[in-house]
Formats: sequence, structure tokens, C-alpha cells
Amino acid sequence: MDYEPPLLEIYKTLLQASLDDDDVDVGIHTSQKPDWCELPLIDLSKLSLGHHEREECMEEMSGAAKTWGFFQILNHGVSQELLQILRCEQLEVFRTPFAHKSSGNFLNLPARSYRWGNPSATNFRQLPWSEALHMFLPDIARMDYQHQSLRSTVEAFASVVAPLAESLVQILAHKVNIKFSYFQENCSAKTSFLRLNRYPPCPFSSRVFGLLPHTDSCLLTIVHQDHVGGLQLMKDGNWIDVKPNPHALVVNVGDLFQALSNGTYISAKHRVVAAEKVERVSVAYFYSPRKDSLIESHIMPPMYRRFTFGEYKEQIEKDIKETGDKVGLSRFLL
Ligand SMILES: O=C(O)CCC(=O)C(=O)O
Ligand SMILES: [Fe+2]
Repeated sequence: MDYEPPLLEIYKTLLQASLDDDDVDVGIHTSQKPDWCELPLIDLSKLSLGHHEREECMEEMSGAAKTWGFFQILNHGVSQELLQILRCEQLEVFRTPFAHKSSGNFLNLPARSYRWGNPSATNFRQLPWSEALHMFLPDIARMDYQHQSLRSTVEAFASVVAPLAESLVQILAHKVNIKFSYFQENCSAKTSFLRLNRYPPCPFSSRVFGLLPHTDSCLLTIVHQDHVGGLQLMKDGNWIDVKPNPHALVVNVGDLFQALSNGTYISAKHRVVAAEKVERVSVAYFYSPRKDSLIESHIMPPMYRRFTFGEYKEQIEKDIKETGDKVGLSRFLL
């Protein structure tokens, strides 16, 4: 299969180099959780009903952002048909030979749009069993003509998900007294990006992750995962499965919204567990500000020192290089 990235080879090399006991199962798979752990499922159609329903829906959203950092939404405006077509397009584009995908200008997108594994992994447990295509929204239009149907599908998805993210942010901001004008001034179609993820079947699914535990470095993320499942989030110290719901989109708070809300909203850790026999795809939209945007909470006393998004990204890169870990917001605690 010439389209698979050489994850197996890298895994073997890292395994040989590793001093760890290679037979240790790192406890990636958690047992089934009881029903009360179900992630909040919020019906956005309530927003266009009466005042009471609208208020209730907004309250559910901010409640979930405070206690989970995650929630699912229904009646979000992205059609089932579009999500299905996108899944097929995604599967197809990742079937391109690896040599071509990794050539540097795949699809006529900027270099580093196609990513796989982890170039700085020193241990097989730091090797995410996945590949991805990152696209800033204006780059979608650059996609070459051979991939016209992928381009129009991704464009259609972006055109619905971008205003959806804005309206969710508007509600969450309102609930913690952050002016929506902040987001209007600092975020645009040029600053947010999409990621198409693919997780190949993984013969070592108890030892490596599809995607390593992380928090998102943006303001807000909207994800659609397919029927395979594997997304897990951290709640009160436990990993909880986000059961796939074909009708729902998953929304999570990013680091920057945690900082802006002075820790009221939680940027929860999450990860993807790899599946042994089947491939999985997901699409994520990261609502992000400009690099020079100032991230500062007006809630007193502030937990974090003010910083720019650019500064945050630089710090993350530095920490990853030096410690192998993103570290993230705790670096900016006062
Ligand atoms: O694949 C998923 O379900 C989650 C993806 C994710 O967390 C990310 O791309 O940051
Ligand atoms: Fe994520």
C-alpha cells in the first residue's frame, strides 16, 4: 500500500532504540463508562425558538464549557450529506502515494500542509498513528484542478462551519462578559484553519495513540468524527469516550478561550485512541485569532499574564523542542 506513511518503520526503529519494556501495555484503552458520563448534547434549534428556550440553550452551552470544556451540538446546519461526501473525499485524497503526499507541494498547498507521525518523537509512545492535511481557509482556493471535487467539498464545509464557530463563540463570550467585538477584530477567515485527519489501522493500538493527549492552542474547535470512534477527553482525571454520533458535531474550548475567560471555560485534554483493524477520519475546524492578537482576561484577578497568540505559539514550539511537551497555558500563570 504505497499510500501509507511509514509509521510501521518508524515505530520499529523507535521500539528498538527504546529502553522501555516493550511489552508494557500503557493503558490506552479505558473500560466503558457509565451513562452519566455522556457528553452534553445541545440542540441548536432551540436558539431560534422563544426567549426561554434560547436562554436555556445558551446556559447549557456555557455550563458544558465550564465543566467539560466539551459538548456536542445537533441541528448545527452542516448537512449529513456534506459530512458524508467530505468523508469519502478525505479517504480518497489520503489514498495518494505517500511519496507524492510528502513531496512538499501536494495539492498545490503550502509546504508542511501534509503532516504525519511526529518528526521529533524519541519514543514510540510519542508517535501519533495518523496523517493530516492542514489548510488555512484562503489556501483551499489554491488547491489544484485535479482535486476540484475535494476543493469544493472542503470549501462548502468551511463556509458553514466558520459562521457556526462565530455564533458559538458569540454565545460563550456573552456568558462570561467578553465583548464579541474582540473576536470580530482579531479573527477572520484568514486566521482560522481546517485539518483533515486520517488514522490508519494500527497493529499496536494498545501502545501508541492515534493522536497524543493534547489541548488545542486555538479559541474554539469544531470536530466531526466518523462512526469508528476513538476520541476521548479528560474529565476529573478520567478518560471518557466521545461516542460517535453521526448527527452531532463535537465542540471544544481551546487554550486561548480558557485564558480569555480567566479559567472559567476549560481547554480539556483530549486524545485519539487508534483502532486496530479499521481506518478512521475526522475533520477539525480551529477558530483562531491573528498572531498579534492580545490574549488578556479582564476578570480580576487575572490568572495568566497577557500574551500574544504569536508569543504563545513560539513558547509551545520551544517547549516541545526542549522538553517534548507542549506545556501550554501553565507557562503563563501569574
Ligand atoms: O480526530 C479527532 O476526533 C480529534 C482531532 C483533534 O483533536 C485535533 O485535530 O486536534
Ligand atoms: Fe485536538
